[in-house]
Amino acid sequence: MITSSGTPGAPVVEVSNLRKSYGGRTVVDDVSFSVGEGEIFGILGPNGAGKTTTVESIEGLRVPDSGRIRIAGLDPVADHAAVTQVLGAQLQESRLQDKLTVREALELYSAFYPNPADWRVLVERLGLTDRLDARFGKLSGGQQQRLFIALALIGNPRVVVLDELTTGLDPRARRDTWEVVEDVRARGVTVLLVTHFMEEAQRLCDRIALIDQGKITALDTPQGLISQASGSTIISFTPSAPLDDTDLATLPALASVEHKDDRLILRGTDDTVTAVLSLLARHRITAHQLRVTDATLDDAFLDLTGAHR
Ligand SMILES: Nc1ncnc2c1ncn2[C@@H]1O[C@H](COP(=O)(O)OP(=O)(O)OP(=O)(O)O)[C@@H](O)[C@H]1O
Repeated sequence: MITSSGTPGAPVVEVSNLRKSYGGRTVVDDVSFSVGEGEIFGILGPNGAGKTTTVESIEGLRVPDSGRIRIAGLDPVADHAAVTQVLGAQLQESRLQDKLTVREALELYSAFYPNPADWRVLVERLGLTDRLDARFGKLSGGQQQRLFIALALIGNPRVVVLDELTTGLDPRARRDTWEVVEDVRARGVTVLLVTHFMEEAQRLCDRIALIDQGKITALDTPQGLISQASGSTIISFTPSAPLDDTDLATLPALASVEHKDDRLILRGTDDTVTAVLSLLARHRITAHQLRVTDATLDDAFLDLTGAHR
């Protein structure tokens, strides 16, 4: 959780100078970050950026070439058994057997932990109570994801890793799942969230690390990332008379100019907005349907990673 001073709580996940190569190709290159207790920390990046390699190293499923990882002070490789008691991971592609019922899966996973959570409470919160006797193979994609979240939480972990949490879910199931994640955090659990969905990251994450080609290219709050991107304010309008591009080029902090039919779309900052208004007044041009909006995390993602190249 971010405190009022903007700094996260005491670190519960610490990653320093993590490196991993496959066949001589470096896919995680000097990655460092720490995640505070109760924080929702997002890891975002284009396909192949190294996100899963990073979180699977945190889970102790991959052995880094170098670097240091600590989960609540434990080494995920050397102290693997202890780490599985504090860290819950969402099953990804390793599906459960189709014939297993929801109840059987919950009972099976409860047996892995000395002090498991009451799975009845978990399924109630996750809206799965009426599916307890359903076989895994008969659940909808959303219900399967909810079950995976329940299984990740069953050991009462301090940290939970959710990788591609809502991939394949319909918008309704996605929103329901976001509420579950917020509920998990409200109970003080630290969440590491790997996602491709900007809306999800913007809504849920306290801070986000953007990873591109194995390196962290930016690490900030969602709003901080948006402000870091060039053109964090978007100004669009239809001018009553054409505006000269050379006049536009004099605008302060202008990141880009786009003409879309008779509309002008400018990206800049608050300073650009003020300057556009005085430029229009000087030329006695009216701005029809003037809109000033903040850039989204999507815009920031494209600007701050190589995804647009
Ligand atoms: N076991 C492996 N052997 C060889 N190469 C691998 C292995 N695992 C991952 N890679 C490569 O490492 C790079 C990073 O993969 P990783 O799965 O960490 O990326 P990602 O950011 O999670 O991608 P995506 O968003 O597509 O899931 C990719 O180029 C991938 O092909």
